[in-house]
Amino acid sequence: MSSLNVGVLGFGTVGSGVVRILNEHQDKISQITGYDIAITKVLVRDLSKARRYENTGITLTTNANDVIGDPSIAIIVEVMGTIETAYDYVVKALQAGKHVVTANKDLIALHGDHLITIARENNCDLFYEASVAGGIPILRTIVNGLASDHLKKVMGIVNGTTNFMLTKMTSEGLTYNDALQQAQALGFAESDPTNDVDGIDAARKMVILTRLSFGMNVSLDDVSATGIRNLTVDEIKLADQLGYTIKLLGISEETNGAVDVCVTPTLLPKTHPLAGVHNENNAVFVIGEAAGETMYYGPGAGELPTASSVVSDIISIAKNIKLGTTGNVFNSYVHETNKLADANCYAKYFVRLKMTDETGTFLKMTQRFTEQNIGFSRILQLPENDDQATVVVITHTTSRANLHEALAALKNDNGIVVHSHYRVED
Ligand SMILES: NC(=O)C1=CN([C@@H]2O[C@H](COP(=O)(O)OP(=O)(O)OC[C@H]3O[C@@H](n4cnc5c(N)ncnc54)[C@H](OP(=O)(O)O)[C@@H]3O)[C@@H](O)[C@H]2O)C=CC1
Ligand SMILES: N[C@@H](CC=O)C(=O)O
Ligand code: NA
Repeated sequence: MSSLNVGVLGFGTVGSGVVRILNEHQDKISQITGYDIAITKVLVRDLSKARRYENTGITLTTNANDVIGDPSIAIIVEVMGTIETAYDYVVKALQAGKHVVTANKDLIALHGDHLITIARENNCDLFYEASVAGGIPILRTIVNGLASDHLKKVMGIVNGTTNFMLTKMTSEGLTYNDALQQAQALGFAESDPTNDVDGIDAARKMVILTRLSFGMNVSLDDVSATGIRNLTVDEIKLADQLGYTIKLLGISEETNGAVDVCVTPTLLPKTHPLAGVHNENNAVFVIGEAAGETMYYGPGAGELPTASSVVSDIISIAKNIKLGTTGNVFNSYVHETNKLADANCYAKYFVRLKMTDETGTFLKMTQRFTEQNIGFSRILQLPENDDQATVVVITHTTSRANLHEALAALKNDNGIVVHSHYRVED
């Protein structure tokens, strides 16, 4: 059997998993691809670090050219992270005619469009299944399994750190800070967890999901992202009283040929399939005109789950090499990119207000919503002390523009403070 050499950039969590899976599942992978696939070189930063899988005939190097410039290597796997350095290496690899697999959502969300062009120009494959929801084969499901459908909406729990934190805050009443510390100790959070808690990691994954689901080339600036930094255990309890669970969702929705993408804490009925996704798990809920509702659930990170997606990408490339059909990327469906205006973006909302407990304040609040044609489906008033009350409203469906108008007016009203507002899904 002929061999196919792979060079890997990075030997951390994911890189180690790739080495392990290729070794342990070698027989099956050879049967499927017709190649003996071997990792020959791995790029690291520090040669003196102890590595877990050392006796595998791999040469370690700190010089990227040793890997990218090696003519015997056909496939480069980028699992080192970073944006600019990874971009530089991936461009060089594609220009050298090497196929590329990456797990780097930051790279693909920010530079995917350009990398795809370079891949096509060089007749190279470029795959990145692990970049969204690590171990869940969601990208191939969308581009292959659901290829015949007209997708309408994609909602995902695509950040394990924040889902873990919300689970702990909900089920154990842990504070935000304690929950974050636990997520960091368990290794789910990025080294700087800002991108996790502020919804930026999820926004990057939603950019990738949106491009593949709707063929629209949205960028990070097109995603309105609110994370969980200001979410309190009080709000989780208020939502619970109303029959909802709060999850950080990425929501991408197509309406009349235009798309809206957001990341926001979202109230879900406790019976919703996404409400049952706990701890660091991820899930993506897809609504298509033909297939209806489908959901894909599993680990969003971790050595072996993430590496299994990377190795599946390697297998796809090996099959394409065998068939002489390389030059493939996930993004074969392209539609004109249109962004839905806030006036046409409809949803229900949870609004939490603090108000002076005085005759007339409640009336003023209801007037502000009425002026924007917003109706209420639920209202909860809880006295805080003699003069202050917390009021929670669940609105009927309204446009984002009308909601923002109502909230802006309420902010200017004496005796009313808008504490927070989150989306509500049925
Ligand atoms: N961990 C996970 O569960 C998931 C990770 N990903 C993505 O996979 C990628 C890798 O993540 P992960 O394995 O966790 O990262 P790690 O930090 O565990 O590993 C990174 C590896 O890359 C090497 N490296 C980093 N920068 C450089 C550089 N400039 N030059 C040479 N080598 C470098 C490091 O070398 P050294 O060992 O010498 O320090 C290390 O081996 C990231 O893009 C991440 O977002 C995606 C989904 C899930
Ligand atoms: N920090 C990320 C890791 C995977 O992408 C997360 O928490 O989901
Ligand atoms: Na995936």
